Amino acid sequence: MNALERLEKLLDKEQFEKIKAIDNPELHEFLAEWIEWLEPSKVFVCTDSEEDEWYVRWKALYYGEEKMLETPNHTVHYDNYYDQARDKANTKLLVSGGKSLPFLNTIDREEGLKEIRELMKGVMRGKELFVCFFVLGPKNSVFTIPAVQLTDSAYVAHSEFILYRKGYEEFKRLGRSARFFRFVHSAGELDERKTSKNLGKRRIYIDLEGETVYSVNTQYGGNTIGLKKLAFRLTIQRAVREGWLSEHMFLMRVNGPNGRKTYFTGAYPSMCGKTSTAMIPWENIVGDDLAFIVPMNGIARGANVEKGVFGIIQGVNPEDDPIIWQVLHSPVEIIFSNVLVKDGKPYWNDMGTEIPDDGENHSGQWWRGKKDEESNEIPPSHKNARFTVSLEHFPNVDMDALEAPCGVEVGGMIFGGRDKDTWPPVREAFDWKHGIVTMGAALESETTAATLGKEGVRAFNPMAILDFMSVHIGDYLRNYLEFEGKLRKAPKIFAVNYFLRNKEGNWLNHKIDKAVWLKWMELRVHGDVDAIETPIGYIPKYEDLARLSREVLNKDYTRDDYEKQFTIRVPELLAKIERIEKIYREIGNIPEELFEVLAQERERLLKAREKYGDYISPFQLEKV
Ligand SMILES: Nc1nc2c(ncn2[C@@H]2O[C@H](COP(=O)(O)OP(=O)(O)OP(=O)(O)O)[C@@H](O)[C@H]2O)c(=O)[nH]1
Ligand SMILES: O=C([O-])CC(=O)C(=O)O
Ligand SMILES: [Mn+2]
Repeated sequence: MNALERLEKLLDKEQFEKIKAIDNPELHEFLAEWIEWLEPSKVFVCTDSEEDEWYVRWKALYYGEEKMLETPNHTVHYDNYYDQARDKANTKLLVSGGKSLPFLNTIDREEGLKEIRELMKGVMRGKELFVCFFVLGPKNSVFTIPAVQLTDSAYVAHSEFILYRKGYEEFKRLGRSARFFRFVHSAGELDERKTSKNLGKRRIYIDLEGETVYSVNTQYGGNTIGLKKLAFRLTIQRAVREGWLSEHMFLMRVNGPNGRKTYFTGAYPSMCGKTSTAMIPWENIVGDDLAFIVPMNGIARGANVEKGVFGIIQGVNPEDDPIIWQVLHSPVEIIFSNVLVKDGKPYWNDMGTEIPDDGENHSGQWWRGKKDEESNEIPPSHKNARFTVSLEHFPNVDMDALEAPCGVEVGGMIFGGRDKDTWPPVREAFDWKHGIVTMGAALESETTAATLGKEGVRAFNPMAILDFMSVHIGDYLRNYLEFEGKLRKAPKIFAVNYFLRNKEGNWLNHKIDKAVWLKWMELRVHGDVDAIETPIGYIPKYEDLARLSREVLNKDYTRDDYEKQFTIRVPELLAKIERIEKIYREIGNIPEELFEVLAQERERLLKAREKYGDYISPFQLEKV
C-alpha cells in the first residue's frame, strides 16, 4: 500500500482530503509512518483557515490544557512544576556514529532514534493528533522554510498559530519541491492538572540528518514548540552549510535623527534582555528572539523567523515595560503560562501592583509561604513564566519590516550577556573580525532560570547560542568570519553589558539606560559622533551620552556614573581572554584568526596597563 492509501485508512474523509491536496509523497510517507506509530484515536489536519485555527483554540480549552481568564481571548496554561524550562540534559543531537561535538550533547543516531521511537510507540492512544503546517521567516521569501508539526498538545499547536506564519498553502504551492522540517511531539501521559507526568522519560532528540525533531513527555514551550528552539538547531546547520546566519537575536529599528531608520540585531542569552531591548517604546520591534541574516547584493539583510513573542513575564510592570503591559491588559489573544491566577485574573512576580495571597499557579493551589518538595518557598509565578502573543498587537511593531520578503538592511549587530564585572555598558568593535571574536565568540553570561539547573554561574556562551548549537563551534565561527567577504558593507559590531554591579552588588545602571546606548550606536553606524579608542574598542564620550540621556530620557547623567561604568577593567579583561583562549585551544578546529585577534587584544591591554594601571578611567584615554 502506498502512503496515501494508508493515510486514507487512518484519517476520516475530510482530514484526508486536506492532506491529499498537498502533492508531496515524502510528506505523505512521513505522516503515514508516524500516525501508525503514535496511534492517536483521532487526527485533525490544520489548513490556513480561520476555522481550523479556532478548532485548535477550542480544543486547548476542551482538553483542559488551557483555561479561560476573565479578559476575552486570554487563557492560562500550566506546565508540570518540574517542567518549567528547557531541559538541556535530555536534549540531544543525533549524530551518526555518536561522534562528539565540543560542548554539545550528542547521542549515536541509530541508538537515539531507537530510544525515542520506543518512547513514542502508541503514546497518543486515546488522544487527538494535530497536524499543523507553518513557515519560518516571512512567506514567499528567500527566508521561508516550511515545517510540519505533529503534536497531541492543543496548547503547543495553539502557541504555534500565535507565533508563526501559517504554511498549509505554502506546502500546497511548493508540492514536491518543499525542503521541509518535521517535528513530532507528544506531551505523553498527563496528570489531573493536564501537565506532563513522565518527566523521567522526557526527551528532546534532534535528528540533524533527517531535519526532524522529536520531543516527548514535556510541555514547556522551549522543549516542545517545534518552530522555536527545536527548528533553531536545524536552521543553524543549514546556515553554516549555505553561508548565511541563523541567530538567537532580536531585530529592531532604532530611530535616528531626521526620520532615519537603522536596524539592529542583538544576541543575548535567554533571559538577558532581548525582549526588553526590542520593546523600548519609542523604537520599533521587528522580532525578539530569532533572526535570519542573509547576504543579498552585498548587504546583510535580516528577518524575524517568527511573528509573535514567547516572552518572560516576570518583572513586566507599567513603568519599565509600558507597551508589553498595555498589550497584556488588552483583549487580544494571549496565552499566559505558569502565572498566578485568582478570580480569572493573571498575576506575576514583580508586576509592580499588589498580588493576592493565594490562587492557582505553576505549583497547583498556592498560598503565600507555600514550600515545594525541596523546601524552597514558591513565588506567585515561576521565574520563567511567559506570555505568548502575536506581534501585530504591539503598537510599536514595524509591520513592513516584519513582512518584508527581502528583510531589512542590518546596520549593527550587538552582543551581550549577564556580566557583573568585566565589560563596559557599550562599545564598538574596531572591525568585523574584532567584533566577531572578542564580542561574539568570547561571550560569557551567568546562567538563568530559562534552563533547568543552577542560576548565576558564569558560563561560556558564544553568540548567546551555545544551548542551541548543532555544528562544531569552529565551523560556526568560520562561517561568521567568512560572512564578511560576502558583503560590500558589513554591519558594525557592538557589545553591551546591562548587568554591571559594584562591589556591594548593586547595579551600575538603570534598566532604561540601554535606550541611550542604542541611540549612540545608531549614530555610530552613520559616523555621526566621535568615540574614545580603548584597548577593547571604541566607547562613547561622556558629552555624547550626557546629551543623549537628556534628549531620550530627560535625565541628567553624571560624570561620576560615566566613569564608574566605562572604566576599562584590565585585570578582569585579561582574565577573560585567558579563559576564552583556553577553551578554544582545547576544542581544536578553531580558525587561527581567533587566536590572533585575542592575542592582539591582550597586547593592547598590557600596554595600556603599563601606562595607566589596572583600572583606566575613560577620561584618561580621552586625553590621548
Ligand atoms: N538589571 C537589569 N536587568 C534587565 C535589564 N534588561 C532586562 N533585564 C532583565 O532581564 C530579564 C528578561 O529579559 P528578556 O528581555 O525577557 O529576555 P530575552 O533575552 O528576551 O530572553 P529569552 O526569551 O529567554 O530568549 C528580566 O528579568 C529583566 O528584568 C537591564 O537593563 N538591567
Ligand atoms: O526557548 C525558550 O524556552 C524561550 C527562549 O526564548 C529561550 O529560552 O531562549
Ligand atoms: Mn530565546
